[in-house]
Amino acid sequence: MPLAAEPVEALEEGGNQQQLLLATKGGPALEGLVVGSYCHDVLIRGGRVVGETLGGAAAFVSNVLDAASPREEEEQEAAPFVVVSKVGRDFAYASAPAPARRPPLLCASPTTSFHAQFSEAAASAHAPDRELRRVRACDPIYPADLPDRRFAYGLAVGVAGEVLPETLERMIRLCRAVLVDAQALIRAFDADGAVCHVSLEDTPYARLLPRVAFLKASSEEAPYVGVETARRRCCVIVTEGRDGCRLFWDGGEARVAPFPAVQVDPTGAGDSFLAGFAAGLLWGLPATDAALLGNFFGAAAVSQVGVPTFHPKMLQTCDYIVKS
Ligand SMILES: Nc1ncnc2c1ncn2[C@@H]1O[C@H](COP(=O)(O)OP(=O)(O)O)[C@@H](O)[C@H]1O
Ligand SMILES: O=P([O-])([O-])O[C@@H]1[C@@H](O)[C@H](O)[C@@H](O)[C@H](O)[C@@H]1O
Repeated sequence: MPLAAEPVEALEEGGNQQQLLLATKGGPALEGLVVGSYCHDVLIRGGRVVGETLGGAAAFVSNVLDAASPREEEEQEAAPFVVVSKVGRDFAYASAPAPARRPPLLCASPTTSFHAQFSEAAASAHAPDRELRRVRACDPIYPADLPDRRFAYGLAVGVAGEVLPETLERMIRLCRAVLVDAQALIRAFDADGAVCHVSLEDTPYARLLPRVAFLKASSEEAPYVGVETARRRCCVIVTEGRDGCRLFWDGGEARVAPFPAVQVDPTGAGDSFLAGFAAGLLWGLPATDAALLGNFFGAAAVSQVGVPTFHPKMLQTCDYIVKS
């Protein structure tokens, strides 16, 4: 049966999810399922295009899972997970590491594309520092696009509404534990493509929450998630930019401190956080320590433009978090 969330104390005592997610510790690596499309990101500052990069949570998530997941010695090349993503024939990053390792499904519609407009003003830790506009949208990901087999864990990481409610439901059926990025559930787009949010409670996803293990939202998204209601159904993680993150469960909460970073591009911080968190759980860490690994990868993401490269020295810190 799919999982309901356990409080962090329960996770630390080896509750349901931990046993399921973490059965990998010391044993064979477990296969994961990542669902969400790669996209094109255009970064704009002061009216000028300052970067064009591979985007989509699936790209950032794959990058972190490949760097941080536990796996057998002889499998150092790629961590065991499948990505279900859709792009058009115009996709410009087929040979970038993440899509090359886990190629997307090709569609007749164009690749999803976002314009990210960054404000010049120094944003506070929680204030939005970018306005996102979806300028093209690829096809949704349907339940039938998912492989017909079981997975140890799933990550629902859509960016443009591509993870349909029925697709999330199928993920929940196929995976022992599902982690969800709220941006996959509550994003709406106005006539101009500008990203806005709807209340999670008003979406068809709301009824699935009790079967989700962890729901991650940014501070900007948290009011639409309704943390007080959601924490009774699953463990909610609210990321707070340079302030780190907070975990909320039914009956308790915890704050997890950030890592220092010089931010050059905030894109992908939330995605990298979620993947780092998932990797932490796979290593057998309690949720609060897994969130520390999430903070580490979130900080690493903001320090580079686009999908970050991890140097061996950075991964030593990751090792230290995992093994100490
Ligand atoms: N300036 C920063 N310095 C250090 N860590 C950061 C910074 N910005 C983001 N992070 C890390 O990345 C995580 C996600 O960032 P956040 O901005 O909250 O999400 P999103 O990218 O979804 O808006 C944070 O919880 C934090 O761990
Ligand atoms: O920055 P973040 O919130 O973690 O995630 C981002 C999405 O919000 C955005 O829609 C997408 O274009 C980026 O590539 C990235 O996936």
